[in-house]
Order: sequence, then structure tokens, then C-alpha cells
Amino acid sequence: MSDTETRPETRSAARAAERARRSARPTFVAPRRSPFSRRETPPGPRATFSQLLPFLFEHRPVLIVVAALSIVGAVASLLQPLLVGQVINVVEAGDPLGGLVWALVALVLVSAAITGYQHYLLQRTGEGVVLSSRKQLVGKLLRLPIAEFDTRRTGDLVSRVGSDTTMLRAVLTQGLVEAVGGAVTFVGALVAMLILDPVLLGLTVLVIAVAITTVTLLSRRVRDASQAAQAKVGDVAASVERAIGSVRTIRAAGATEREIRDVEVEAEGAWQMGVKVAHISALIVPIAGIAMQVSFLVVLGVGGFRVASGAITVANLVAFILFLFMMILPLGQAFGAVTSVNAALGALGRIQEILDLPDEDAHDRELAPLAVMVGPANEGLLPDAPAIEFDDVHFAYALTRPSDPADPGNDSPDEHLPEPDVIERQPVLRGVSFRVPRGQRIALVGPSGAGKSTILSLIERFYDPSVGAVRLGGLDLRALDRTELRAQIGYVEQDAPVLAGSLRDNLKLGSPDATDAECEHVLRAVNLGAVLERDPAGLSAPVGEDGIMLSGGERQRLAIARALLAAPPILLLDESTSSLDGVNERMMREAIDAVSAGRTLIVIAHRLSTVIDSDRIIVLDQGQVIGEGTHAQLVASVPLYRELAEHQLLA
Ligand SMILES: Nc1ncnc2c1ncn2[C@@H]1O[C@H](COP(=O)(O)OP(=O)(O)OP(=O)(O)O)[C@@H](O)[C@H]1O
Repeated sequence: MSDTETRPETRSAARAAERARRSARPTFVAPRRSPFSRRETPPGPRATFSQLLPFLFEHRPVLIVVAALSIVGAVASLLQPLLVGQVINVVEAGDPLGGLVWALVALVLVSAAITGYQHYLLQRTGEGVVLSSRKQLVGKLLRLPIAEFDTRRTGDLVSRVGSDTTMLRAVLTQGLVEAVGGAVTFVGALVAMLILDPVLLGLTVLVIAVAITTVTLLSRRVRDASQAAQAKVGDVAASVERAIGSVRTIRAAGATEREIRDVEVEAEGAWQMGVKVAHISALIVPIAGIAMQVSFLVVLGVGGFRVASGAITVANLVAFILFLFMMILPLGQAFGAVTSVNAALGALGRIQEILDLPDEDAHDRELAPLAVMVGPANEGLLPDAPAIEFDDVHFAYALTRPSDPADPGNDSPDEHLPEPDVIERQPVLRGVSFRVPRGQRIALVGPSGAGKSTILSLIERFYDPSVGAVRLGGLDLRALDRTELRAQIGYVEQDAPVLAGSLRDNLKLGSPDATDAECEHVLRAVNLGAVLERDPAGLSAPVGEDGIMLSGGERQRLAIARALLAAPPILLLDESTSSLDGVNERMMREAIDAVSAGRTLIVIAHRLSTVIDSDRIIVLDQGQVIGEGTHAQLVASVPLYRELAEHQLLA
């Protein structure tokens, strides 16, 4: 008896692992909440301002132009009150206005033109920041280790690319650069006011200092709340993705209303967090407003007395008040910038969390790439070594979740590189050893969950064994360049996905240079010639986002054709459990016969009829090899195999 059978806690861990795995598969819908599929995304590590700078530095030349324009615009605005003061003086003295009015009009127009152009440049640069963050994020996402996709939800990842990146735009459009121009106006107005009346200025500064302190205190809360809000948006995207991805099963199970309710609950969660952000940022706007009104009233009241006492002239008081408005405006912008920069830092935290993850090959780079060939003709570095060899391989999936920065127990030394929490490890392969000689056709059979697909994942190096080694042509996979390794292997997944696009797009995924004639040839080799006639567009016929126009069996044969086109010396085939009616089963058998010629083939078979003529069959149970041989040998010697064969009426 195995330990999974004896220890209840391990059994429940196994069930949890199974649930997690199933929820990651696109075809499965759990009727009730699974702790993995519906868990909430932690907000992620906090980003710092310095992490924002590389995104801005990329656009340095434009930003310098914008900053220069801001300064010119600010100076043009600062001149306006001085000119107005002049106009008042000239009118008071009864002199003709001359060119003063025209100068004022020209100044207003120049300021407006500068502001418009600057606005356009900022929007464009903002889009540029979104674009480069999206490119980086997508580049990283598609290079992440496969294990990351076991524990992260697609919808949340998509939301990081779609929604979080757009938050960065606000830094530029409502934020930083306007604040630069604002700062010039602010300082210029301050100096002018100091010259006009230091006493009035002192009073104004006092009021504004109180406002600035309050806003600074609020800004951190904006960042945290906005990061949590973005995480909620990720949750919504994840639940929509789950519901749409499984819409047929949900409809068939009569679970539509429940699913809608579940998505609504997530959406309401996002709404609540959005409202929280609105609450905090809403405080900032009236603070700026109150500061403006109070300082205006103070200046008006005290200024009136000072005009009466002859301390300043009316013209100077009017100029002072205009400067006051000028100073308040950038202050409002600066407060807005604080809000949008903090919101962007919240989103950046979620972007950076992914960017900081290591690539799949991050630790491979020290290895010298080794060219291997494992064709059936015994070429290669070690010509006598088997094509594939498993040597006492133990393996466990590490089920992890990203650490939650709010949890003090998870503090990692580097704020931006969270240590994931390993929540459980379930042994899946336990001392598996077997050899697959070059050019042979090997079948893996065994009950569901025995570890068959995991074996193929290890050969593709989606994961590395915890103990033992997997070898290709006698060389440990860990010593090989992943791209070269995968170029040797064709891999057909169990639920072979059909990509949105045409038949041709699907076939040429791994062999972009293949000709139409080659595409048609492989389609016929896997009994899919008829599909070409189904649509007059032939190879250009669309196959729908999830292969709607193809049956399950056809989908899998299309995936085999795709793998074949690359002519790999080794082919791994995880046979579909479904869609194998009599006709399909025969077609699949013929397709396998066709592809096995001249290459090493490992087939995971759910129907023994598909593998009965394999050179060798390996029987797996609970992560262990329990038998190896031909069909006849196994029927005679392995009870589990005999049972399988009897079930399928073959014994
Ligand atoms: N990505 C994963 N993360 C965690 N656990 C996994 C993952 N994939 C598989 N498992 C677990 O590993 C065990 C073996 O799974 P595997 O898919 O290799 O079995 P299998 O023999 O191919 O089953 P089937 O015939 O049903 O496809 C199962 O208990 C499963 O719960």
C-alpha cells in the first residue's frame, strides 16, 4: 500500500492538488468555489518611484522638449499679471494703452498654443510608456517557467497587461511633467508675490503649507488602495476568463446564473476598492480648493486693509491676486500628480512583480549549449545512448502562491522579489526508470493520475526532476539548451488547443518556413485531407478560436500534423481521452503509424487498441513503473494491465 493511501492528510493534499490542477485546465468547471481557482490575487509588492524612472527615461528627448515647453509656457503665463498690472497703471494715469493690449493677447495665444502642443506630446509619450511596459510584460509572461502558470490565473495576468499598464500613462498625462511646468509657475509666482508684498505672501504660504502636509499624508493611502483596486480588477478578469472559457459546461450544468452572480461579486469587490480610491482622492481635491479659497479670502481681506493704509497700490494687489491664482493652479496639478503617481505605483507593483520573476532559462545561461541529434540513425554525441532515458526520477509539483506583502510572515529580503510560499508538495513520480531506444515506439499506460503526462512534461523540460535525471541521447536535459532540446521533440498535448487563425497558421506555428505543399502533405498523413475540402479557402480556412469547426479527434490530429511538420526525431503524444469513436480511433491509429516511421515515439494511450503494436508498453501506477514489455507479456504478468485490457475487451 502506498503512503498516499495510508495518510489521510496526504490524501487531502492530493485532492487539493488535483483540484488545483483541474482548475488550471481550460475545459474544467468546478461547480463550487475552489480555493485555487477563485482565490483572490494578493495586491503584490509595492513599487517605488525609482522603478518608474526607467519607463520615463526611455522617452527622455521628448520629455526634455515637454519640460522646456512647460517652462516657456510658465514664463508666458507669469508675464500676464505683470502686463495686467501695467494696463491698470496706464488706465489709472489716463495714458493710451498702445501695444500693451496686443502684447497681452499675443501672450495668451502663445500660452494656449504651447499648452495644446505639450498636451499632445504628453499623451503620445504616455501611450509610449504603456506600449513599452506591455511589450516588456508580454515578453516576460511568455518566457516564464511553466510552473508559474500552474499557480497564477490567466485572467489576472491578462489584466496586468491590459489594465495595469494603462495606469502608467496617467503619470505623464496628469502627472510629472505638468508638475515641472507647474513648479516653474509656482516659484515664479512666489518670487513675484514676494517682491509685491512679503506680508501677504507669508500669510498665503502658511495656508498652503497645511494643505501640502495633509495631501502628503493621504498619498500613501492612495497608492495602497489603488494597488488593491487593480488586484481586484485582476480578480474580475480571472473570473470572466474562467466563465467564458467554460461557457458550454456552465450552460450544460445549469450554472449560468450562479456564475453570473460570482462574477458580479468579484466586480462589486473591484467597485468597492475603486470607491475607496475615490474617497481618498476626493479628499485631496477639496483640500486644494479650501486652500485656494482661504488664501484668496485672506489676501483679499488683509490686502484691502493694506491698500487703505497705503502699504500697496491697487494695481499691485490685483497683480498679487492674479499671481496667487497662478500659484494655486500648479499646486492643484501637483496634488493631482501625487494621486496619479501613487495610483501608477500601485499598478507598477503588479507589473514589476511579474517582470522580477526569473525567465524559464534564467539559470541555464551558465551552461554551454550542446548540439545534439537523436535521430533514429544513431547520429549524435553519444551514438549508442537511448533517445530518452529516465534514471530514478522523483518529482513533485510545488504548489505555490505569490507571497502577500501585507502578511508580515512573508517578508522577503528584497521587497520586489517575493519569496513564494510553498503550500504543499505532492510526490507524483517516485523512482521512475526506463529507456526508450532510438526509433522505437513506446506506450505509457496506467490509471488516471498515475503520472503519465508528467513524464512528457519532464521530457519537454517544463519542470526538472527533484531527484534523478532525464537524458536525451545520453545527455542530462539540464545540460542542454532548451531551444535545441525542444527542436528535437514534437509534443502533442492531451487537449491539443487549436489556435485562433487559419489551418495554415496552426500548422506553421513551429515551422514558419513550411510551404503549402508540405502543410497539405502532413494533413493527409494524419487523415485530415478531408478538412481541406470542407472550406473552399483550403489552408486559409479559419478554425475558430478554440477549434469550433473541428471535432476533438480532428483537433488532436491537427496538433499531430503541426508537430510532424517540424519533422522532429522524437514525438511525444498525449492521446486525447475523448472523441475517440470507432472511426476516429482508426484514423488516430493510422496517423500514429504514419508518424512513427523513422522516429522515436512515446504515446500516452488511454485506449490500448492504439498501442497494442508498440515495441514496448510501460505501465505506470501512482508514480511508479509497475511493468514493462509487450502487450502479451504484460497481460500475462501485470494484473493492473490485464484488468485494463479486460475492460477494453482485448485480453
Ligand atoms: N500542474 C500541476 N500542478 C500540480 N499538480 C499536478 C499538475 N499536473 C498534474 N498534477 C498532479 O500530478 C498527478 C499526475 O498527473 P498526470 O497528469 O501526470 O497524470 P496522468 O497519468 O497523465 O493522468 P490522466 O490519464 O488523467 O491524464 C495528479 O495527481 C495530478 O493531480
